[in-house]
Order: sequence, then structure tokens, then C-alpha cells
Amino acid sequence: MLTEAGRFLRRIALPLVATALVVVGLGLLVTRALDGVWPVSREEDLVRTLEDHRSDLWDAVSRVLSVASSAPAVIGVALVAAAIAYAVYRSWRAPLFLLGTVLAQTAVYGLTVAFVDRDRPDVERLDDVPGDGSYFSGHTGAALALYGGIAVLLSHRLQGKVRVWVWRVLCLLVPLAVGLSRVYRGDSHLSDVVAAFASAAAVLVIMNAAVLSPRAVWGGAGGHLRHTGENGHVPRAALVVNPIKLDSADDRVRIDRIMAEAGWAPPLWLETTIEDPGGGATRAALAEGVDLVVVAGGDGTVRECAGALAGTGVPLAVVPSGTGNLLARNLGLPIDLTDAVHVAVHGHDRHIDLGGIEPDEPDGERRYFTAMAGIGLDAAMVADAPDALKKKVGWPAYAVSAGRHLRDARMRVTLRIDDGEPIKRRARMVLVGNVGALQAGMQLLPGAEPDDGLLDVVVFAPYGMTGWAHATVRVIGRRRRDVPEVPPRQRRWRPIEHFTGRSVEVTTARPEPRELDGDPIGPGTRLAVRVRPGALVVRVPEGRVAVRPEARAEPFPVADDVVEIVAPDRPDGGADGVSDARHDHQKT
Ligand SMILES: Nc1ncnc2c1ncn2[C@@H]1O[C@H](COP(=O)(O)OP(=O)(O)OP(=O)(O)O)[C@@H](O)[C@H]1O
Repeated sequence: MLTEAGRFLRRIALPLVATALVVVGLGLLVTRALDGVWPVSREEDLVRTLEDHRSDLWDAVSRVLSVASSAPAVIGVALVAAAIAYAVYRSWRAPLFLLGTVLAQTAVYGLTVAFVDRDRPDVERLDDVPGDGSYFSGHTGAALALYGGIAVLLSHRLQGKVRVWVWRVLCLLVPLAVGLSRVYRGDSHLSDVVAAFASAAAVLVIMNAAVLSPRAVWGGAGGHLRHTGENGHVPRAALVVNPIKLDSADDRVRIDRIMAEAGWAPPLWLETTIEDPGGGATRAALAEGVDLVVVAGGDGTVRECAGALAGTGVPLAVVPSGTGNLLARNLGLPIDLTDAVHVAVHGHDRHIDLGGIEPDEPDGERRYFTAMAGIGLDAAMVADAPDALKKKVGWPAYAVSAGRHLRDARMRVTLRIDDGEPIKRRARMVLVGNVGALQAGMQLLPGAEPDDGLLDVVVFAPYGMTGWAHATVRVIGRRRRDVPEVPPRQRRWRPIEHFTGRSVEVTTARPEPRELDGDPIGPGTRLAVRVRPGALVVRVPEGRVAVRPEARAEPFPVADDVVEIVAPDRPDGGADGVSDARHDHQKT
């Protein structure tokens, strides 16, 4: 076991000394071996050319940059930025990294100037500096250490690759401008600036590895400087991972790192198995008292974890790793792993409904779905989609297997919605949804909202090629909330019918394939669903909190499934003509 001093020596002190030795070596090369050799021989010419083109404007601009990178300014900005970083990250790591980087860069600079003696350019200098100590540019090195350090911290905090890169570039422009201003003002040669960049970049890498990485000297598992969350609470997440969907060790290190940087305790890693596809792992995580369950898997794993979390109030975050990722797409969750973990630790909570499936046997286990449940063609399609093809081409694999079942006989189905009159149909499939969008923006259940306390039901009954063409155009051409009214006389013959309700029972004459969130659950003659309003809390990106928060004004029931759940009325009073789902079920 390394002692604290040993770790400091190995991870910080020795790499910094090595950096200083390399920079000193480069300095000696430039001032001795390469003196008079191109391109070093032309450096004075460059500074003289700039001197010839000096203007009041550029004198003023470069003066501001020089002052901004002077020691008092760098120390002041570093202290303010460190205080902000502490407030934002609720962790000592961030300020430690920033101040440590500036300090380390100063140390490398001090060592270098002690060994390398280089005269400043032979021009009229605009600053009152001594004639020696040109190698390397201390102003440039300090600016890169400070603003580069800020860029590193920002890239851990910000979401979206474009935003991260915009900030990185902006932060790097400052030291670049400082370096050019030092040459313009006659204080440094170009190679002094380049050496400053090399030195500060190495220092940033060393300090990042030593302080910010999950295997950091301080702050990691068992580290000495603990993260502190609000009220001293250190939040902790459980990662429930389907190992066949997320199998990269790098991804796990990345998740650990983002969690650590956000000031969270090292997460509890749990893997699903064929026997326990997520529910047991989630219950184990709840028993550990975690603050958040992050699911890395497909919709099936999300569904299992969501069922275990129902009514507990512990939020679920999703790192989408499946083929469909329907819940993530419908809630606008990022698909990219890094962005998804950022949302997990920095996002907001949104209550959404769950669909509860009544068990086939009286003593059977109640199961839940987050996106959709179905009986008929859709279930046959997901059961038949070859895993290898899914892995290769993604969701289009479902289209391939759907093609095999288009000519299957139609089912005789009876629907009963909210204990209303039975509705008899001959259909290809019946879907019960909590959300409405499929891949590629297709709206299967337009108007379905995950937090409206209602289930949306769609009955597909296309007949012949024309019927399929009609149905396909209807689904592809639909937009959100585009639910045209259909005269009652025509309803029986529509290829697609749409209903809403709080409970839905679908029975079929013969056993038919059934599925929950894209996972086959075996054939049966009954699919009975009841909504559990607001039962699940999901971490969503900022700005995606409940679209209609008033829909969730009531607290959701925390007790068991037997509790009678009363859904709130639709807040829009039924904008699409469904003012009371119990009495007017049909939407199209
Ligand atoms: N450790 C494991 N080894 C093998 N299979 C597993 C393991 N853990 C879970 N599974 C299987 O993974 C499946 C669930 O996968 P998941 O829900 O993550 O993706 P999916 O919904 O199948 O994704 P897709 O969208 O690709 O269909 C279940 O069939 C489950 O049995």
C-alpha cells in the first residue's frame, strides 16, 4: 500500500519534475544547439516585423491580455473560479484541480527559468520586464493552466458535444491570444510561447489524472477528501447493467468518472442475469438506500427496474443501450452515454405513469410497462426479430420480422375499457400505450402523454394490401395530437381505431402472442392493463420536466398495487375530444 506521500510523489511530483526536465531540455536545445539554426534564427525577425506594424489599437488589446495573464490577475481569477467550482460541483476535487494546476504550472516555470537563460527579443518592449528570462512565457503558461483548467471543468459539467467544444475553444482562445500578445509586445519569442503551451498542457494532463480521474490520488473510492453534497449528504447511485448490452470496460470507467466529478460517491454496480433481468438488482439497490437507479440496458431492462421502483419515489435514469430505446426517445432522454449519465446526475425529476398488467394467475406477479404493451402482430414481430440482425441493423430488424406475419389470420378480440360495454373487433394487433412515438418520429399513439393518468389504446385492423397501405400512411403521416374525429358509422371499418381509458382489458378467442415494452411474455387470451398514475420518477434533461405539471398535482400512491388509483382528469379537458375517458373512449 502506497502512503499518501508516496502517491503524491508518484502521481504528481515525479511527473511534474519530468515535465520540467523536458521543458528545460527543449530550452537548452533552443538557446544552445539550435541558436542560429532555422527556424529559431528567424524568431527575432518575426518580433521585429510585428514591432514595425504596431498600432494603438493592438497595443491596447495586447496590454489587456498581458494584464489579464499577470500573476495577480491569474491568482484572483483562479480563486473566484475555484469557489464557483466548489459551489457547482459540491466537491473539493474541482477547486483542488484548478488551484493545483495553476500552482504546478508555476512550479514548472520556476524550475525552468532557474536552468534556462534566454534574452528577450532585441526590440523595444512595451512592458517593463527584465531583459532576460524569456524562456518560457510565464504569462502564456499561466493562462493555459487557468483557462484550460476551467475548460476541463466545464466539459464535465456541460451537456451536448457542441456546447462542450464551443466552451473548450473559447477557453483555449485566451491563452492563444495571450501568447500572441507576448510576442507582439516584444516580451517573448514564438518558441517561448510554444514551450509554455507544451508545459501547461502536460501539467493539465497530470493534474487531471491525479485529481479528477476515478482512480485519482484523492477523492476516489476510499479517498481522503470526501465529496460533500447538500447538507453533507453524499449522493450515491446504483448502476443496473445488462452486461450483454453494455459490455465495454471503458464505458464503465467513463460512468464512474462522471459520477465522481459530479461529487457522487462511487456507484454500486449490479448486473442483470437471465434469471433476474433487473427487478432483483433494483430491489437490492433500494435496500442499500441509493438515491438513484441508473439502468444501462434496453427497454426490457428499464421495464424490470421501473416495476421495482414503482411508488418508491427513488428516481430512475436511463443509459439507453437497446435497439428500440422507446422510453428514452419518448421522454427526450439523450441516447449518447456521456450525455445520459450527465442527465442522471444533473437532470430534473419527472413523474410518469406506468401500465400495470394483471397476472394470468390470481397469485401471479404483477408486471409493469413504461412504453407499450401489445397482443397480436407486434408481439409476434418482436419474438421473431433475430438478435444478430438487431445487433447489426438496429430497429429495422423488426420490420423484417413484421413482414413474415403480415398475412397471419386476424384475431377476434373484445375490448373493455374502464368497465364499459364490450367492443368486438377482428384485428391484427391491439397496443396499449403510455407513450406514443416509435422510431424515426412515427406517432403510433398521437396524443399519448406519459403523465396524463390515461392509457392510449390502438386497434390495428387493416384488411388486404390497401388496408395495410392505408394504415402505414396513417402512422407515418401522423403528428403529435393529430387525432381526427371519425363519424361513428365508419368506425368499425377503419384500419386504425384509437381509444383512451384508465383500465383496458383485451381478450382474444385464441391464445395470441403478447409483449411488454418489446419483450415477448408468452401467448395468452387476455391482456388486462391498469394505469398507475405518476408511479415512476424519471431523471430527464433540464427543460423536460412535466409538460403539464398540473397533471401530477396529486401525490402518487406509494402503497401496493391493490390500492385503488384514481387518475386526475385530463388537464386540457380533452383537447382531442376526450373529455371523460370513462364515457367517451373512442378517439378515431
Ligand atoms: N447477464 C445476462 N446474460 C444474458 N442475457 C441477459 C443477461 N441479463 C439480461 N439478459 C437478457 O437481456 C434481455 C433484456 O435485454 P434489454 O431489455 O436490456 O434489451 P432489449 O429490450 O432486449 O433490447 P432490444 O431493444 O435490443 O430488444 C432479456 O431477454 C434478458 O433475459
